[in-house]
Amino acid sequence: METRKNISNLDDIKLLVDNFYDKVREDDLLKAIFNNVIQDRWPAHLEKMYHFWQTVLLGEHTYFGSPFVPHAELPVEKSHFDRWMELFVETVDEYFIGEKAERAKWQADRMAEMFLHKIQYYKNNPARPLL
Ligand code: HEM
Repeated sequence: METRKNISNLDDIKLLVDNFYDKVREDDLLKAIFNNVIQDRWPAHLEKMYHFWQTVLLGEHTYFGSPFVPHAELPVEKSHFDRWMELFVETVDEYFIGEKAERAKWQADRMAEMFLHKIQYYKNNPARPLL
């Protein structure tokens, strides 16, 4: 029997975000990059990510921020974004099905591509102002 469900409320968002970042925090490629920046502020980061996905997927506007800014100078390249996406897709598909589950993966993929593109652009054009 299919036990996966639609993403339809804030508890679903929390389940997705908590399980995704549990994987990130155990991943050999990604964990150091996150922990170096976040250190002991994981609860605040998770809270922010609930708001981000609540805004994107449920249309409840609780996230106000500039998503790219904290990524601009991270030591990351394509392999890191590929791994991030792999864990995200794995987590979504483990718990959820349906239109919003598909939209979560699509939106994450678009942002991963955009972030990587900007990071590479600024690396190659260091004279340009950031953001
Ligand atoms: C290799 C991939 C990635 C790494 C290493 C990474 C790492 C980080 C770090 C270190 C922060 C800052 C946390 C803090 O200081 O509180 C952050 C924030 C954030 N990340 Fe990522 N991230 C990655 C990919 C993505 C992708 C693909 C998305 C798209 C959904 C995303 C969405 C966000 C958002 C919305 C924030 C909060 C921004 C704010 O402060 O308002 N990240 N990420």
